[in-house]
Amino acid sequence: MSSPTHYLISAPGKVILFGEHAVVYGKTAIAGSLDGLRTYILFEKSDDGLLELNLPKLGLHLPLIWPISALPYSKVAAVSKATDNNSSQELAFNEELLKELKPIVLDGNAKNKDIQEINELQQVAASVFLYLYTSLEDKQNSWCGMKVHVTSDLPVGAGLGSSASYSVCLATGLLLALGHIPVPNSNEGNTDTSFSGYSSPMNLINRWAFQAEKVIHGIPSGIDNAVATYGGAVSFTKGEMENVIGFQLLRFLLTNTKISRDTRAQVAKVRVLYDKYPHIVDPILEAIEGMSLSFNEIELIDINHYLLNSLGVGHSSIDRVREITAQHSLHSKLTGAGGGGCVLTLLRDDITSDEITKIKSALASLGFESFETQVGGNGVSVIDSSVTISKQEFLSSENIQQKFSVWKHFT
Ligand SMILES: Nc1ncnc2c1ncn2[C@@H]1O[C@H](COP(=O)(O)OP(=O)(O)OP(=O)(O)O)[C@@H](O)[C@H]1O
Ligand SMILES: C[C@@](O)(CCO)CC(=O)[O-]
Ligand SMILES: [Mg+2]
Repeated sequence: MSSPTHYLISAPGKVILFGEHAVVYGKTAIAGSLDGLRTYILFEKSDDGLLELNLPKLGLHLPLIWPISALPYSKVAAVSKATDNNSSQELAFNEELLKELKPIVLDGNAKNKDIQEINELQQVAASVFLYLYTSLEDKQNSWCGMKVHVTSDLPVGAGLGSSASYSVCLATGLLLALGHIPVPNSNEGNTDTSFSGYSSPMNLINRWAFQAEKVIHGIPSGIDNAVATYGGAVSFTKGEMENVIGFQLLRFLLTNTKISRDTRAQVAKVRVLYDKYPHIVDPILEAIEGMSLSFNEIELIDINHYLLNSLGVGHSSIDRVREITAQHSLHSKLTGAGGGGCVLTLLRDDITSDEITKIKSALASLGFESFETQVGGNGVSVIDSSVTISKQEFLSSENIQQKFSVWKHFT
């Protein structure tokens, strides 16, 4: 069989019901995948020795291009090839490599710099790609070049795990294209959260996506990449996951305040508070964990929100959303890192569609965008070269997940 010439990967966003921030300190959190809101990456093989990355969602209308030969491989060799794939151990994070990559993105390739200025957000997205590529390159099995196209249903930097779904797609496509994992052959859904062996493809994807999240967030808990990899609805504690029954049945309204923020800064803010007042902040994190452990008590949503506010990650726009939904006796809280971004509102079973329409239009009149959703469903999904996918078709498709009905899942 001829070797694959392209892969299309998709991975979902996520929503956290209880436990954001506390989960960074080893406490339990509850989260579910957003099956209908996904990131998609098309990897196309090329033979020109170049890496091309297209990030239109981040406002880059021209590709970023690097010669593969310019990548700082010596930094990878110094730390180890980092492909100890049969171990449960966390992969060592290669700070040296990351330091080398930043100048490459900014001025290592005159071609990139001449064409367009690169902002911090775009630089981070490019660094993640180069970090994974350089770490995973395997001269024996790798393609001799690739063109990578990224698109997403998810708002970037709004608390719905856009970074994790980007990280999971990148890790999956690169592990496949660089010869580390085989193409899955199952068409069954993959919401299996039982870690099925440390050398399983899903485990490898999750561990490399965690490295990518470290490039983006600093010190992530790993919950977002785990949900984007495995899908489903889970409780997560220090890397261990269990399915949560009942969470998938709940209906939510998600409201994007459109106040941009980044997770790294929000997590760092809580860290400063924690380091200064550990005896005060630790009990707050414990209380948040208490809610994750009794997550069926839905009115705890308000208390969770107040506790997150006390950690300094609230925003006046989130309070506005809470006021409007409270007028209809609904409970809301920030979701994800906070500081703006999205608000999660639990919809009662008895709420009518008329009432939901009224709430949505009240929110829209303040410039907020809201939509109904449920959690659970597939994690990472793959289409290989047995299906013809043109770049144009990929980039112009509105609903890629539905357009291609041949997604395969790792088991
Ligand atoms: N479609 C995308 N294309 C390229 N990079 C992306 C994309 N989506 C996210 N990213 C990367 O992720 C970063 C945003 O991640 P951040 O963690 O701040 O927000 P989030 O993941 O949306 O929210 P949260 O972590 O609270 O769920 C961007 O700066 C970019 O580097
Ligand atoms: C704020 C945080 O708890 C969730 C971000 O979606 C950060 C993390 O868990 O890495
Ligand atoms: Mg993120």
